[in-house]
Amino acid sequence: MMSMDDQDEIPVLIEHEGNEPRKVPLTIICGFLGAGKSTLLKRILTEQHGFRIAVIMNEFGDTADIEAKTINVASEGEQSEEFLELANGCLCCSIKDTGISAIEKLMERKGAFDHILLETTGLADPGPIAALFWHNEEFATGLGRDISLDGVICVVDAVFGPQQIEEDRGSDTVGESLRQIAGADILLLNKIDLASPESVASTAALLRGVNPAAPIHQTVRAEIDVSLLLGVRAFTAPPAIPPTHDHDHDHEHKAEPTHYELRGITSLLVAVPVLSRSRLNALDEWIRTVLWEQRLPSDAEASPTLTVLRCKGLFVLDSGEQYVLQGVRSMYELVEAEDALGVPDAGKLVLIGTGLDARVRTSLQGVWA
Ligand SMILES: Nc1nc2c(ncn2[C@@H]2O[C@H](COP(=O)(O)OP(=O)(O)OP(=O)(O)O)[C@@H](O)[C@H]2O)c(=O)[nH]1
Repeated sequence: MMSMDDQDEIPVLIEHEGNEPRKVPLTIICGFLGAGKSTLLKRILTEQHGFRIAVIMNEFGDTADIEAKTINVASEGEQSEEFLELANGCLCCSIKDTGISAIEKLMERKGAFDHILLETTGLADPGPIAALFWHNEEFATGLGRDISLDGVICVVDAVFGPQQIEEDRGSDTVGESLRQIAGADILLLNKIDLASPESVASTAALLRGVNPAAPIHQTVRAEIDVSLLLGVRAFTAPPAIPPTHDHDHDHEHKAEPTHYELRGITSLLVAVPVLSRSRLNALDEWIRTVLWEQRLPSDAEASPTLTVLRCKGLFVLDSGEQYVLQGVRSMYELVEAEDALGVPDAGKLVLIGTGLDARVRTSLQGVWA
C-alpha cells in the first residue's frame, strides 16, 4: 500500500479481493475542537438503537459515569486499556497510547459487537488514520485484517466552524479543519440551535464547496439516527455523489459566493460519460499520474500546488459494468462495483484537494474527448 510519504517504493494498485469473510466495519469520528464529538458518542453509548457498537475513545472523560455491566481492565507494561460493557449493548474502550493495540484487544472480543467507532482527538487529520485502516498491509496481516473502513464522520461546529475555517485559511498550508472536511464521508453540522438559520445555511454551503460528495446532516446535540452514520460503506460501495448539472462545480464557480475564500482547498466534480474499457484504463492512468506524480499527464513537471486529498468516482462501461473509485491521498483503488446501482447512464468523479483548477478539468475531460 502506498502513500506519498513512501517515496522510495513503487506504488501498486490494490487488487480486488473477491469473496472474503465479513469484516467488522470501522467508522472514524473526527471534528473541530468542542464541536460535539463526545456528545455524539455519549448519545450512541446510551440510546437504544439496537446496534452493538464498540467505541474507542481517547479517554472516558465524563462518559465514564455511563451505567456499565462489567468493567475489564487489561494492563500490559505501560499500556492500559479499559473496557466497559454498556447496558444498550455497546462496548466502550479507552485508549491512552497507540490505537492499534486497543483495537487488537477489541478484536479478540469479536462477536460481542458488529461495528467499531473510533474517536480521534479534535483537529486531527483523519487522512492518515483512514489510510491505516484501509488496506494497510502491515496491519492487515494482524487482527486488523478483520476490520474494514466504513467511513469518516466529521463533526463541524455551527458556531465556531466558519471562524475555524477562516483561521485555517490564513495559514500557509492547508489547515486541519479543511483537511477534516475534505476527508469526511459524512458531515454533521452540529449546534445549529446556537446559530441563525442564515448562518447555518452559509456554513452548509461552505462545507459543500469543500466537499460536495459528503451528505451534511444538521443536528442539535448530535441528535441523529445512528443508521445514517453507520454501514455507509463509503470505501466499497458506489459513492453517493450528488448529480452533476450543466454548470461547473469548481469551488470558484459555486453559485453561493462566500466570503470564506477557501485558500487551498477546492473540489472538482466532473460528469464522466459511458467509457470503453480502454478509456477506463486511460482514466486510471490519468488518476495515477495526478495522485502519484502530482502532475497532469500533459505536463512534464510536477505541480507544487496539485494535491488530491480525497477522490471518489463511479464509472460506467459500455459493457454495463460499473467501477468504483475510492482514494485517500495517494492511495486509491478502482474496483468493480459490488452491487451495481440500477443503470446510471453516466459516471462521475469528485476530486478534493488543492490546485484543482480549470486546466485539471480540461485535462481530465481530454481522456474521453
Ligand atoms: N447548545 C448546544 N450545545 C452543544 C451541542 N452539542 C454539544 N454541545 C455542548 O458543547 C460542548 C462541547 O461538546 P463536546 O461533545 O464535548 O465536544 P467535543 O467535540 O467532544 O470536544 P473536544 O473533545 O474537546 O474537541 C459541551 O458542553 C456540549 O454539551 C448542541 O448542538 N447545542
